[in-house]
Amino acid sequence: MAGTCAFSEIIEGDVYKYYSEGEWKVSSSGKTVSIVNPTTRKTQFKVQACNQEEVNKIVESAKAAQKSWAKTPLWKRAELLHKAAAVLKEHKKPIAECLVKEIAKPAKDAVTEAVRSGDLVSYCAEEGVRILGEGKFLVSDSFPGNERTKYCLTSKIPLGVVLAIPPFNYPVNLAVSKIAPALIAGNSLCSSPHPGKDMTLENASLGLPIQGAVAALHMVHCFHLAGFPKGLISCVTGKGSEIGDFLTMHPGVNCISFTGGDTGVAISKKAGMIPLQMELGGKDACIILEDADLDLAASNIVKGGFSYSGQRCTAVKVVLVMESVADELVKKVNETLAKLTVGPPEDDCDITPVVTESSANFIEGLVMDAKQKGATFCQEYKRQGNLIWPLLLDNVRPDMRIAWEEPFGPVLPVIRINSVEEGIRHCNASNFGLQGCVFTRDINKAILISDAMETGTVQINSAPARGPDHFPFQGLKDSGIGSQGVTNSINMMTKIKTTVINLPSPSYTMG
Ligand SMILES: NC(=O)c1ccc[n+]([C@@H]2O[C@H](COP(=O)([O-])OP(=O)(O)OC[C@H]3O[C@@H](n4cnc5c(N)ncnc54)[C@H](O)[C@@H]3O)[C@@H](O)[C@H]2O)c1
Repeated sequence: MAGTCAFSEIIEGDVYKYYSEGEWKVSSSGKTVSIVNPTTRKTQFKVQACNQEEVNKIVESAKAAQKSWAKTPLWKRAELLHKAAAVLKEHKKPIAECLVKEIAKPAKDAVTEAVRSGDLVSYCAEEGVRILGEGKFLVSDSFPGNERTKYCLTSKIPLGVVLAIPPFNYPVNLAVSKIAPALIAGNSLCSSPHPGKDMTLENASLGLPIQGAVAALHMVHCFHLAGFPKGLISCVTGKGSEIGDFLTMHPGVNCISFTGGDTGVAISKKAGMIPLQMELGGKDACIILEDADLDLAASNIVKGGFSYSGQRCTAVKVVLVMESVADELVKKVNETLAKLTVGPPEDDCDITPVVTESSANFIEGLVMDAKQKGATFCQEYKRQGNLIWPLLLDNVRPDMRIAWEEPFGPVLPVIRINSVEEGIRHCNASNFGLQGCVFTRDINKAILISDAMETGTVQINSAPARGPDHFPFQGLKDSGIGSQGVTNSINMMTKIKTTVINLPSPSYTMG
């Protein structure tokens, strides 16, 4: 159970502690932040409301710990990460239980997130050993006017303290996708979830959303149990108004890796001259051509649009279907939608309550706007508390908000198009550019469409997806800065250092 056995030291009374200098602590603020269960809409957990002094302490200790961590042999860093991965997988149940209670993730998916996170940490350790163990050797005579008098050696060095801020929807997986690359590359980590509103924070490269923070605290404890040095990883929780900007603008932070919504745009504007990795929102389009396998398209639209109740950055968020096949596609999607189960996450239902009441209200606003402007409701709109029944909206037009905005809920608009160009125009007019997908049996057309879509990734004949976690993952426009995926994240969390050996006279091999 959450907070018991191996995790008993992370809680005092009914309040979870924060993690600093290798210890679980109670904040001197004497204040707490409540986490509301999306299903019951009652307080489920409480976490510490840390203050700025505690953030300073964490950054200070992260700085000190990083210095010796950077001198720890790469194989030893990898060994510790493998250990953390094993502990994480061993404790998948209590972590999953938090995900069910905090973010209403269906029980089976919650376990999958914990296991996938362990796998990601191990993969990262292996990839780090491969790519950080190599550098480059350059010679000067390849550049005009130079003799072979200079040998240049390059290697990758850590950045320092990485601040990691994951979103609520994958608070464990999207935290370790920042923590593990940072650690293997020799950085320390600060993590902070939800500092704009309420937040939890981890040090040495991690930040936690308040919703999902307790799952993340459990995950951090797995790193503690694995035996990482004191101060290298920390995790603070608190109110955004108190420590949000303070943390993201902290002079001791050398890199920010953030996943979330528009908050990321604001953070980017305020952050100093440090590397940023931003994985932000999306409005992933699914373009369906006349020759598409409509059964395949329909099942992917339902899986892509409604898994975890549509609360995924890479969810299908708008369907752009050729008019000639639209009726048939809509019928097939509706048939599949009718099979989804709706209810509590504990029962492993497909559709579970969305994360907060304000999120449910926002989704409802988009639905009502579409209704007022004449969209066709394929199902009756139904809501109980935070639980919204799956809804397909047909005949959506560009003047409706839902054609452009990200509902982050189980509501999907269908726009009928008369040409592929019209679909691409709609897709490219979005301020987002995360992923997109196209369904066709003609690979030549698929490639042309993929090239034309202004998104970080295009999936051919499958719904958008972030994984497998070693694939590059990036957004264009307001969807992000930089690229994730294990290899890209490790590289992003390092910089290049060169040493040049200057010879008194040119030296040519075998010369
Ligand atoms: N592109 C991706 O990889 C990806 C993945 C998952 C989710 N998302 C996006 O995330 C959004 C949903 O997640 P969310 O509601 O948690 O997003 P959010 O932007 O509200 O919050 C993200 C994180 O930022 C923190 N935060 C909020 N204000 C902050 C501030 N002032 N300073 C520092 N941190 C602050 C939050 O605590 C949370 O940990 C959606 O837009 C979704 O598309 C993107």
